[in-house]
Amino acid sequence: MSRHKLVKALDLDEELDDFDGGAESDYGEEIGAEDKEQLRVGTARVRDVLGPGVSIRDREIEDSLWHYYYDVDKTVDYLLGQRTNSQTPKKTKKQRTAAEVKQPDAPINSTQDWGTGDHITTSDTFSSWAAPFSTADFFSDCPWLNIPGDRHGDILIEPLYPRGGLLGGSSKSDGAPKSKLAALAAARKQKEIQKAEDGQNATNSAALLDKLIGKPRQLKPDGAPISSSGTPLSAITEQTVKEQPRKYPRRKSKRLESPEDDQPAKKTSQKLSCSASPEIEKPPEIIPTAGPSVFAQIIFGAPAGSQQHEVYTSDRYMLRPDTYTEFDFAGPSPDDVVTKAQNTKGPTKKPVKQPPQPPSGDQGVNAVAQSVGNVTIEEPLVKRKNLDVAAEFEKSKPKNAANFVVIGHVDAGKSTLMGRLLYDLKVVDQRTLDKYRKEAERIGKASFALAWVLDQGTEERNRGVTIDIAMNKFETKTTSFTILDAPGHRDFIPNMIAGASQADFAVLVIDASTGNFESGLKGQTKEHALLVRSMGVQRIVIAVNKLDTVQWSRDRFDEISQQISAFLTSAGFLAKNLAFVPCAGLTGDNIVRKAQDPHASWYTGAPLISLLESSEPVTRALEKPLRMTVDDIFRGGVQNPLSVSGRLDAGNVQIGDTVVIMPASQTATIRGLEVDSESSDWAVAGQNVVLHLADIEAKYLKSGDVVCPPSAPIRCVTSFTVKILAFEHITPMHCEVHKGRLHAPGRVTKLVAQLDKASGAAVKGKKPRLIKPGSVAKVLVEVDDPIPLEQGGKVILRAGGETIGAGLVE
Ligand SMILES: Nc1nc2c(ncn2[C@@H]2O[C@H](COP(=O)(O)OP(=O)(O)OP(=O)(O)O)[C@@H](O)[C@H]2O)c(=O)[nH]1
Repeated sequence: MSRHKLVKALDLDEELDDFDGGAESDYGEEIGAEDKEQLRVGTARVRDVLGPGVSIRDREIEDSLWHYYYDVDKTVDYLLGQRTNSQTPKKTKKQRTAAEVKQPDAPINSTQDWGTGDHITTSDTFSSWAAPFSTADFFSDCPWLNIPGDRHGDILIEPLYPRGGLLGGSSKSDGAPKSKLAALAAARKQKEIQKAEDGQNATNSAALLDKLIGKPRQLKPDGAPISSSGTPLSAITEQTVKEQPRKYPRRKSKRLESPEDDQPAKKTSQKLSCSASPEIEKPPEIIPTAGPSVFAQIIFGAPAGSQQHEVYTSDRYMLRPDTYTEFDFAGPSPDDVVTKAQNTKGPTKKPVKQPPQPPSGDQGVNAVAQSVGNVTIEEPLVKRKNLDVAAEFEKSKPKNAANFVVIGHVDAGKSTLMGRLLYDLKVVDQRTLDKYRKEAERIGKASFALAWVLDQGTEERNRGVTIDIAMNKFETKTTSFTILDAPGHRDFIPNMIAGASQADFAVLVIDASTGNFESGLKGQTKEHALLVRSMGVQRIVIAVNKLDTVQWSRDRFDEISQQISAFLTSAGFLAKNLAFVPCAGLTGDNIVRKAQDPHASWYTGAPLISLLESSEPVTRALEKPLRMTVDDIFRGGVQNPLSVSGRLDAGNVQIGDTVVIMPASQTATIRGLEVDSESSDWAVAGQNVVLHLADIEAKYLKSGDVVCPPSAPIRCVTSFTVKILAFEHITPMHCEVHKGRLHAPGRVTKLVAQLDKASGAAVKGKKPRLIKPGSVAKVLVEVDDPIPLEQGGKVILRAGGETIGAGLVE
């Protein structure tokens, strides 16, 4: 059996396990003549002491002598102990007393387990070395080692799984025959466990400490003393370990100095971390089994003495010295070269200069800090052209422009109607509509394909419900229209209010199908109509929709028209401002073209588009100070990082203007401007614009803010009087104040007066304690935070998810 082994961290136990009986033969071969002689003499002396009555084989005596470095007394004591214990039943671990387990510093007594699994019985005869011994006594001059038992760390940690021997063999615990040495090793293992339990860590610490301070505790095989801590770790790792003849009798007759080392088990079972065993204390040498990896060679360089990259020539590696060139890290990376070339003006063939080497260390950090500090971000200068905007507007001969809000009960067909309008006007092409049809079919909502022209949100499409205002534009010969398609569902009334606040007139869509008209009337048909009226909308076009579902029944149309007309006039609309059209958005009848269904022949009036066009031109408040209610805020690109959109309610604006945002009172510069999605130098009241802002941070902007000129900013108030049309009973109560996109918590604090509907004069008598639905009243409202409001401003009051009233600020 070859005893040549690669050793990294020696564990004699494991190694011995591998012998499996081989020790007998090896023993004779490998011990020297001197050892043989000592064994022979020692055996004779042990036999003398034991006397003829004790039957022990020579080999057992020799083994013990070896372990005790030919110390006859200890050998005798050990052998006697073994014999005694072989005759008395062994104590199991469970039978051991707590005192035995918990007192690591207790003197070694007659029942101390010595790692062999046996108990040693001391006698006076052999008490010369086995006298009661205390580790505490031994380390009395090392007070720092007196660590309380409960604070001892686990230095010896049992491996999770049984480890194999040095040559891959595993410990034999299966009861297979073992050599004596293997059995001894197993016993030592057992003792090691026991030792850990007994809290012998203090002694291990002592051994470790000695190792650290370099106390010579063992001998080299040749007898020369070595320091346990003499070799630095780096040296250890760099050492090339030669294959050592792992001779069994490698220790000469020199004794270990520590009394604990007298115990056979301890000498061989200590682990590297706390071992006092000589073979472990010697820094292990490592034989490199393979050359460094390609990566390692690139990072650390080739090993000394080897030709650089030589190792790459192995077939195992992809890289070969003749297939690559060494990269110079001092120079620029390929990316740097390309970037530099791109940034360099002039012919691209110009050799690229090496960038200056960055300074190193603190110097480099300081230089970077300095250069960062020197960076200044310059806002591009915005030049104001000082245009006469009103004159420019006149010159442009603009088309009539109108915003209309599409209102009505949920599922009345508002989006479908507008989708059809845009499709028939060729604003939406066939391809897009086909795509919508396919996608809608795929999710089982084929009938909503036209609605998808306006309902662009994923949730809107999946649910088939409009959630927020959808804006779309189209033009006829005379007018430029903006559609504000409002959600019909009662949950989204605030969004509907936001749309209504920008509208010049409204299109009220009514579902004519049986039952739906009636339910719509009780639902949002009336609420929407009232809301737009209180927002100042005077004209309303009523599209009696889905007439295809009632075979274009004229009676149905007339019935609906009469009921709606009566309601709207009672709500304050003038009869002349009401226009009715029978239609079917789904089929396109009477939308842009006349109805093709023969059942609809009774209708000789104009289609919807004509009614829209006949709305009166919007009067623009051009001469008033600029007012634009912010509808949306968004971050654009590099050129226009911050923009707001909305409709100009009054005044005009041009590039280079300084404006003030209320209520934040922050100024900003208009660096760019878009009207109906096209760049422009100016904009006037009535136009839907996007203002690109400079010199302001996004945190000062929110929906509902008002853009004003610094010379005439809008007032921000916390209390105001409003002339209100009551939708529900109103008392002094908490409510939410809506103004376009803005909504703020507030409360009705006072019912000032009940007003006459026709004249608007206060009804004489007692102050009202309650405002009934349908009544008009003047109420005082307060809000927590200031909101931008001025006379004529339109506000809606809502409470508990219901609109309780709407009106104009006095
Ligand atoms: N038969 C028939 N169905 C229609 C007509 N117009 C719309 N619909 C259907 O009515 C359903 C609702 O249409 P939408 O356009 O989404 O209704 P809406 O009023 O926009 O709905 P919300 O915005 O969510 O309140 C869809 O299934 C449409 O196909 C029509 O003229 N005839």
